[in-house]
Amino acid sequence: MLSFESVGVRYPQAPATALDGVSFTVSAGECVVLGGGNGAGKSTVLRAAAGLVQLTEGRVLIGGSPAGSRPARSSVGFVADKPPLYDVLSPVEHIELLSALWQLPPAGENTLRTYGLEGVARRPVRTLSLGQRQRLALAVATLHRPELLLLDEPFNGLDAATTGLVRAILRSHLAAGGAVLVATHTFEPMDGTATGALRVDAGRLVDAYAGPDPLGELRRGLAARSAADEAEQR
Ligand SMILES: Nc1ncnc2c1ncn2[C@@H]1O[C@H](COP(=O)(O)OP(=O)(O)OP(=O)(O)O)[C@@H](O)[C@H]1O
Repeated sequence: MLSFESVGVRYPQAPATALDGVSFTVSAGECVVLGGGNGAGKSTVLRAAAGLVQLTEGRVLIGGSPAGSRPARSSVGFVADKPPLYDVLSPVEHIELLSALWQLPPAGENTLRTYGLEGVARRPVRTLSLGQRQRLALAVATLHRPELLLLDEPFNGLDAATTGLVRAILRSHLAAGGAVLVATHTFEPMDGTATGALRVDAGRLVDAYAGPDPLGELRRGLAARSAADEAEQR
């Protein structure tokens, strides 16, 4: 479903490459967690998959189409770490506006129920809590029923109930044959759901874990990296 082939990204005016020679795949039914320190390149991987950054080398394919192309965009739902929502519009207005723009059948009531937004359906987004905004961002990103979900820190600032709701939504997406790629520093909510994990370090993919406990292996990989850093500083 998603394929990175020797992908390189260098942001304009940035001193170093953000991604260098990154290759991996995510197939239908897989949920892959991207881990790595601050600035390692996790968000850039997601932006490249969403077709939002220019590649300096390699290619990214979604279902065989280049990321960013029309067919690729229709297969992808992207929730950025700071989702771009309209402060003055309500959840209902977001859903109506985007459904009309993308010529989708009306899905208002169902969507609001699925994402637990009925109670705030007609309030302007500027009055919503972080967790309510996060749920709306996910609702909007999945309106067109994409096969691949790209989520950047989806559990930031969420309480236990909302974390559980997001996890349940991801699981039903996977059970329906969808795929998920999540960049996060918060692994607990993905325990038991992740089928694989990737460790990114200074723009390179340094480890891929696909065993029975991919997040345990990712945690150990990150801990070993931190220990090596500390030893070097001593
Ligand atoms: N728009 C940009 N312009 C220039 N450099 C950028 C831009 N966005 C990211 N970078 C740089 O690219 C590298 C990778 O950043 P990225 O945001 O992908 O890391 P990350 O792993 O998601 O980090 P974090 O965990 O802190 O969110 C960093 O060195 C960052 O400073």
